[in-house]
Formats: sequence, structure tokens, C-alpha cells
Amino acid sequence: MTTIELDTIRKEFGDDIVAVDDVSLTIEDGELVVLVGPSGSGKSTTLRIIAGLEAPTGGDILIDGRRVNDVQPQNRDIAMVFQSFALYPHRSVRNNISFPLEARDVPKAEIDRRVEEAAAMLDITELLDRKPANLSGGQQQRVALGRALVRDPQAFLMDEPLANLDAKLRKEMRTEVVRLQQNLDVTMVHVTHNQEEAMTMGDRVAVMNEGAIQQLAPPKEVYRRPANRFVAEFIGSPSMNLLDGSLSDGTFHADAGDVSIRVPDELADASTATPLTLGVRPESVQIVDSPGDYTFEATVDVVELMGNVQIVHIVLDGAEFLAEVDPDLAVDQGDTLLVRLPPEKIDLFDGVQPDSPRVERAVEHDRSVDGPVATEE
Ligand SMILES: Nc1ncnc2c1ncn2[C@@H]1O[C@H](COP(=O)(O)OP(=O)(O)OP(=O)(O)O)[C@@H](O)[C@H]1O
Repeated sequence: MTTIELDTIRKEFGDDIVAVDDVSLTIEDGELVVLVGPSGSGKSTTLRIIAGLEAPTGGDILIDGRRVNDVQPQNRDIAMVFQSFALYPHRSVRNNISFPLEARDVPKAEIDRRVEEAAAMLDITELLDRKPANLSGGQQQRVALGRALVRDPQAFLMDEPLANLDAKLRKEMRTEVVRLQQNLDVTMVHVTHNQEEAMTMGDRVAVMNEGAIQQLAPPKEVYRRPANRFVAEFIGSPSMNLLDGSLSDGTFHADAGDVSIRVPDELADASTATPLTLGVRPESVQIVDSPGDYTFEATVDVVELMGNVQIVHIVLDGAEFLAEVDPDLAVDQGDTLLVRLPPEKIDLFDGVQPDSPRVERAVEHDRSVDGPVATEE
């Protein structure tokens, strides 16, 4: 049983970089929590603090209730898997996997048994005598996982372990990692900047921006009820339609264009912020035959057919929207459509944008990362 608890963890670099801004988070025993966010949002630093590779400026790390701030990484019984695999090129797969056990003076017979066991679990038994250079990216990643697995650690920390794999392999390995985590029933923290990866893998997802957790919830909840504008924009592809504006007498008026939408009372009552942002997911935009409540005339701008969905860019009273519609619906550029924005699918967010100097600095600091970056409007 392993719980990991972060209590108001803070990490500052120098005088003006707050990499982790008072993060509190409890990862339950056997849970897979994904930290997701744009480049520079503090994910890796948070993970490195859990591993003991970085000392926090403030706050406590507790493993199974025991404060481990001063415990060396090698004594935390936590395995970390990195993006770069970090395999030893001159050692065989077998000796790469056995390395952590050799370093701990585990008897040879037991090492052999545990290496075979880990290799079988990862389906790489036939690769044990090869060198890393003779393996594909996916196989190398399995070896890196094997090296973490063989120690039978209390918890796994994964820092973008799938980022160097091609798209197809990444999806396969995603499933593999989740299967492994479930089979071992082990506590895992997985870091990624890929929101789709986060949403498919996590029992819970912690969406980070500017060193802080913006929302911590199961994927479905993060998708359906984003806590703020940042989460609404970051999660989901294509991302949520967002309109800036203000509310008066229960009606939302967009700043750009001429859109006015009456919003459900409970939403209006709960939204006191000015300015406000109205959000509606592309798949919630309906195409209807006759005018009624919440319907608008819209002009079709661009149509993109993407396999099983059709993304239609529409202009609705001067505002640009995306609608995800049935691929069999015949629509062309210039067509006029009647669209409905169902009130139960509308969300309102605090429209104040966080200023993001830290995010910009982060991009300068680490140019090697090609992930999505929060953009300011
Ligand atoms: N060793 C360091 N020295 C100075 N600043 C650092 C250091 N490590 C991280 N930072 C800064 O701390 C902030 C958070 O970085 P961190 O690597 O944790 O973000 P991240 O979300 O993991 O980003 P990425 O996806 O790019 O790895 C960034 O502003 C980054 O530039």
C-alpha cells in the first residue's frame, strides 16, 4: 500500500521563477494520476520532487504518511521512467534490466528470476540478449519499463515516457502502461503534455498551469465540467468554443459579433465574474431544421472531414464556432445552417486570463519541447 501526499509543495528557481506554486495533492494507493499541462507548467519539477531528485523550497512530501523530504532518492523505493529511456548502450537488455538489482547486491539466482519475470510481463523475453541499439523505440521503452519494474518499487513515476514514440506506438504503449499498472495494482504518477494521453490513462487527471493544479478530477469530469477557462481550452480536441462577453439579466452578450444567449438560471446565478467567457463543446453544437429557443443562423466557412467526424467552421452572428457533426451531413462552404446551442451544454467561466510570463519564460528555457503551449489572446 502506497499513498503519496504533497502538502503545499513549492519550488522556486532563483528570484523570479516559481516552478511549483503550493501544490497539494494526494495520490491514493493503486491510483494512476496523470499530471498534464503545457510546457513549463511545473509537471516534471513536481515529479522530480516526489522522486527526491529536486528539493522543494517549501512544503512536505509524505509517502504512506511518512515525511520523506530528507530521504535520498535511492531510499524512497520509487522507480522513475524518463522520456530518454536512458539505457546503457554496452549492456544487453538482460543486464540493463538487472542493473538496479546488481546495485543492491541481490543474489544472482533471484536477479535471474526477477529479470525473466519482468521480461515476460513486458513481452520482451526474446530480446534479452540484444543490445539497446538493435531495438526499436517501443522495445527500448519496454526495457526502460522493465528496469523500473524489476525493483518491485512502491510506486512508479513516469516523465513523458511515451513522448519519443511515433503516434501509433504511443497509443499501444499507453494501453500497455495502464495494463501494467492495473495488473500490479501499483501507485503511479504519469506526466505528459498530451491531453488525449492524460484523458485515456488517468484514474484522475491533474491539469497544471503556471505551477498550480487548475483541476484535479476523473477525466470525464475534467471534460464535462472544466473548472476554469484554462482547463476548458486545454482539454478536448477540437477545443471548446469560447466566447468572451458579459452577462446582464440572465443573458450572455458576446464582445465580438452579435451573439446573445439566455443562459440557464442556475448558471447565471453562479456567475458573478466580469468579464465572462461562455463555452460550448463542438460536439454539443446541434444542426436543426426549424428555428426555436437557442437557435442561430450560421454561415459555413470551412469543412474538414476527419474520418468518423466532420468539423464545420461556422460564423454565428459574427462569432466563429466549430461544430462537430455527422460526416454524412452534406455541408459546403457558404451554406447557411440553423444551429442550436443547447442550454444544458453551455458553461460559463471567469473570463480573466491569467497573465503567463512564466509560461513564456518556460518556453525560452526549454526549446526542445514541442508540446502545446498556452497562448494568450
Ligand atoms: N533547473 C532549473 N533551473 C531553472 N528553472 C527551471 C529548472 N527546471 C525547471 N525550471 C523552470 O521551472 C518551470 C517549470 O518547469 P518544468 O520542467 O517542471 O515544467 P514542465 O511542465 O514539466 O514542462 P515540460 O513539459 O517542458 O517539461 C519552468 O518555468 C522552467 O523553465
